[in-house]
Amino acid sequence: MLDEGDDPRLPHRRVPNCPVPLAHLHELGVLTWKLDLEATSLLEQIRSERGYLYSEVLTLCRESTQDFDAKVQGFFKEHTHSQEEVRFILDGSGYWDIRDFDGKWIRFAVGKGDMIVLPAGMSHRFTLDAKNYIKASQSESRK
Ligand SMILES: CSCCC(=O)C(=O)O
Repeated sequence: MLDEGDDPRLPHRRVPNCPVPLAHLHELGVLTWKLDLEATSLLEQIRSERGYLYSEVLTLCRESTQDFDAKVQGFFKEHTHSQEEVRFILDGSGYWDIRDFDGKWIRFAVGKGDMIVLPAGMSHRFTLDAKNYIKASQSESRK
């Protein structure tokens, strides 16, 4: 993003664009899968292998989410979690921004069927894209 006032929901590609290979996200410690929403066996396998015992669905949608703007703004403030951030996108889309090794932001897009794990302590922020809607299952290792 160029200025503080810029709309975070726009793609914000660098000029010239600077595509990041998926392998680079993996080097930074992000885990990614593309899952078939109908075939849940791989999801179950990942959950059982990584010990994700609990999950709940988070929906961000102006019409149905309480305090929509506050939640969206909160997610876009750079933050960390003491546990992994485990998200499986059931519908909709959005962007995660994470810091590259040199501290510059890297933006990656997620959509239906994407599952991501950010390691505990990884600095990040999240924004919806121009479609303004996401539904994601978030998992944790607690019951
Ligand atoms: C759609 S998941 C929202 C982002 C999030 O959970 C977070 O950054 O902590």
